[in-house]
Amino acid sequence: MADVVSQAAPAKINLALHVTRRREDGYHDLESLIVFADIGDDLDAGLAECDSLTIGGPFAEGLGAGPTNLVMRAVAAFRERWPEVSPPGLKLHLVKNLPVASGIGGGSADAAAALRIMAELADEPVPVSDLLDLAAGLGADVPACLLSRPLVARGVGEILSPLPDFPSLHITLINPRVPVSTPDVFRRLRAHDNYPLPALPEPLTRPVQLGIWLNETRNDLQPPAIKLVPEIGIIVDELAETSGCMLSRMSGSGATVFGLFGSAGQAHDAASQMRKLHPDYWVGTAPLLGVEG
Ligand SMILES: C[C@@](CO)(OP(=O)(O)O)[C@H](O)COP(=O)(O)OP(=O)(O)OC[C@H]1O[C@@H](n2ccc(N)nc2=O)[C@H](O)[C@@H]1O
Ligand SMILES: Nc1ncnc2c1ncn2[C@@H]1O[C@H](COP(=O)(O)OP(=O)(O)O)[C@@H](O)[C@H]1O
Repeated sequence: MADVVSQAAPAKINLALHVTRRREDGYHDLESLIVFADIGDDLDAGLAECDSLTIGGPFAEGLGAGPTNLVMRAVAAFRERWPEVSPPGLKLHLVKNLPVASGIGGGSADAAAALRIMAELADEPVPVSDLLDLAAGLGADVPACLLSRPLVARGVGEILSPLPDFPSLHITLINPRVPVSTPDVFRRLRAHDNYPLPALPEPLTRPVQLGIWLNETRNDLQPPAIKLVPEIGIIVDELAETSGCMLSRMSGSGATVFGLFGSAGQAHDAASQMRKLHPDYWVGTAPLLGVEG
């Protein structure tokens, strides 16, 4: 085995998110087209006597490295489920590049990366379906992050339909550095029984097909999030005006807003404009990951 194994934890973006039902347990059923970008956190692991976690990177501050960190929760959950095949202790290091509580699933992506590392270092292969079940217990977005490829998620995120094809696209991400509380956004939601996602074109290979489809969709969490953080609405409008922007919308429960572009040049130009307008905001740009993950 290599001394250190690494896993990327790519940002999750909800290109469309429809809230279709309020459930008895207080959660809401969703239908969401989720994609992943080639930008995110990085998790390294080396063998050690016991599990430990250190955190570095631009968003490390204020994020605890103890047992409640999603990386440590994922490792503990894997050990509990598969004690016989789990590796000995792991010395883990997380480089936190993504803003925390920002609608792009950084914590979920970190948990998924930790599960992938545990599976890679396990003495025997563990069934993917069991790993997905374990992931669902850690958070609604963790199963999707485990796959890290374009997919439609239903239920609260545990029912996944990976897409067979997806156009090549670039994304610009803007976060006003205001964390948003997911429960607060759901609490402010007015309608709970919105119509589901329309059927996706098959095959889905051209950006224009996706653009037309996205125009018929929404993020139902965007209006309540804008009530909490008005900057979100301003960013959506500003990004929509940048050259080549196919769509600007909030991801997840916010506050990160994305712009979708056909080329890396357009995405970079939009990022530069947004940096000029808001020098204190976090701005990232990257290609989307394709169906190979
Ligand atoms: C909104 C989404 C969309 O991908 O992304 P993020 O904004 O977190 O990135 C996720 O569904 C977030 O799922 P997750 O991150 O697990 O949510 P939690 O923090 O567990 O949820 C906090 C609270 O929000 C409400 N909640 C959450 C998810 C859901 N499908 N219905 C809900 O009603 C519930 O009141 C819950 O107690
Ligand atoms: N490794 C982690 N990275 C980010 N947040 C974490 C992590 N572990 C635990 N958390 C907690 O999970 C919550 C949600 O974080 P995050 O996944 O970044 O949100 P979102 O899905 O909205 O982007 C945060 O409030 C944070 O305190």
